[in-house]
Amino acid sequence: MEHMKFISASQVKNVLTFESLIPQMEKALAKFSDKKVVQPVRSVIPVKESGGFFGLMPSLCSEDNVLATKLVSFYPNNKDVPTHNAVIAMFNASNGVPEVIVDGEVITAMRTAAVSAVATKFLCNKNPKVLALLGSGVQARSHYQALSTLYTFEEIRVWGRTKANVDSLASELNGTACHTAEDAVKGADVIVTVTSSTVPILKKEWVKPGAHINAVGACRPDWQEIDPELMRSVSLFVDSRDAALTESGDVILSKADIEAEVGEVILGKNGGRKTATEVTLFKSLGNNFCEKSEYI
Ligand SMILES: NC(=O)C1=CN([C@@H]2O[C@H](COP(=O)(O)OP(=O)(O)OC[C@H]3O[C@@H](n4cnc5c(N)ncnc54)[C@H](O)[C@@H]3O)[C@@H](O)[C@H]2O)C=CC1
Ligand SMILES: O=C([O-])C1=[NH+]CCC1
Repeated sequence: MEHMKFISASQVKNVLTFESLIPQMEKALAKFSDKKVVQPVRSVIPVKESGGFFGLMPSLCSEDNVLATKLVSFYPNNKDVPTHNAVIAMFNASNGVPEVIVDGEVITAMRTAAVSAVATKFLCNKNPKVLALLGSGVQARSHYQALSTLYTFEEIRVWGRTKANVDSLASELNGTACHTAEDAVKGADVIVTVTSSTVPILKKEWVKPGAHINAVGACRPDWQEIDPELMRSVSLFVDSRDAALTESGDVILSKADIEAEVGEVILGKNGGRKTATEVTLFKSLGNNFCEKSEYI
């Protein structure tokens, strides 16, 4: 333990790119659905006093000699510090010796968006032109960056709760600041929900046939971002079935049927989108599996 390495957020930022991370996440999602990764559903402790949550996310991938856990806090009410903070502790899986602690803030921002990019690549209709971001925080930015690695959008629309943040993100992305979620979503090919809302913000009647949705917020069993009627009408894909059925209010409360894990689509065990007009929805809860080479 004398020589434990620490990798800071700025070091992660300097080396991690969406060009490298998106293919890594594609491999990781496939390995997870191929049962090559042990990753129990995360344990979460609510911190009632501050409206925050603390999550423990362990995983083991023996074939990559990776034994790691992410410790993540999410405090949606934070104002002057980030709402999501994390560290990742990595151990040598052969002998159990801890090797490195990595700051998890940048990884969480980028990994989540890279996973959505993989889901979009496998589920979306070809050549999406209009991107709608519902939410204007960290994940809205990183989803724009990840998805722009794969696609050239003609129009970017942003909606969120706080007008100043929406205006500043829209101008940063050369996009349109929308007054309502409906304005942002109508006619959009790809919709990303990245809010801390606990009640539905996206309605079925606003979504065009053939759209693809990445539903990224609402990671508690009693939280929702998506209208239950919409949930029941889409072809529903998840990162982890177990996580979706334990943690996702959107899945649990709507009783929507899960079609497959995205990893099963990548592995060819599920065909993904069946028609050009169906709406596909990827429900993301988060994962913590990686290849060691990314970080050491
Ligand atoms: N699935 C996954 O792997 C991950 C999911 N998340 C989730 O993604 C969501 C966004 O995360 P960040 O961008 O990091 O958080 P953030 O705090 O940077 O941004 C949250 C955004 O949600 C908006 N918001 C809050 N309450 C709202 C409401 N009632 N209606 C509409 N908008 C509302 C805020 O104004 C802000 O734009 C959170 O729910 C977070 O827990 C975050 C990391 C990983
Ligand atoms: O995977 C993750 O780090 C998180 N998912 C929801 C909140 C944080």
